[in-house]
Amino acid sequence: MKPRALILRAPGTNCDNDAAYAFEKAGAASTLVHVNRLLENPQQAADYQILCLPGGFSYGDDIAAGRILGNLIRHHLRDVMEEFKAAGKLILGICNGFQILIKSGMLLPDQPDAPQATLTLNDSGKFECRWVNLQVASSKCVMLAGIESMYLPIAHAEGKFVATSTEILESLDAAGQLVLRYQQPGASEVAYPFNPNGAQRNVAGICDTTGRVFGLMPHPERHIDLTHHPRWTREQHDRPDGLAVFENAVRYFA
Ligand SMILES: NC(=O)CC[C@H](N)C(=O)O
Repeated sequence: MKPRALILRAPGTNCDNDAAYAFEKAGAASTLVHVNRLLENPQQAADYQILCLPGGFSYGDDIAAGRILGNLIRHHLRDVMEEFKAAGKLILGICNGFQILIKSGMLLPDQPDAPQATLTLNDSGKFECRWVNLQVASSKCVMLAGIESMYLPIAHAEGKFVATSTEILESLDAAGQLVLRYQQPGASEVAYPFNPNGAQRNVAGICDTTGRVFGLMPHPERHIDLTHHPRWTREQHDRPDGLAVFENAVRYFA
């Protein structure tokens, strides 16, 4: 049976159909669910194996990107989300979804007095929109299994990963949770614009301690066909890089 993916939408989400299509292409059955419907009946989450928080501008990025939906989840859907995780299922947050996962505390549980990390305004002070090179830095995340590098587009204004303290950054790194990093081809340091936002340790995506909850700033759902590659007519590529992320999620339930 196909794994079922719940694609959660909210006012301002704009990558929900793309994420649903990517999961379908990878072999899952996708359903778009508005957050208000989930609030009415949180137990419907039990019918799914994959939860995806897609990209966009939920609640207009008011206060900060992902803050309002993050708080909504933190205060009204936390139990259902924790049950989802505890049942061995997968959660994927893409771009705004990553911001929501971080701000809800679902990806990194809060320290007693502060969150462990945040995603904040790009160092450039502007919306960054380009393709980036990415490197998988550890084998911790099930959705990155077998992937070494990827070429994916980014499109965000608040993608700078910052840990609350150096100790937290060190321990997340040591645990292999800083799993996806921006890369600059042929260089050991990753300067702007290759690191598009100034993220600490060039972090583009992280996973939780189980490796089953994954958030990333780049958009894998925007590179699921060879013709999505900006140079597809001039270069030879065998696979659309982003599709592997969704295929890994589907294969996890095979
Ligand atoms: N593409 C996105 O999901 C954008 C996320 C968020 N609105 C930002 O600009 O940072």
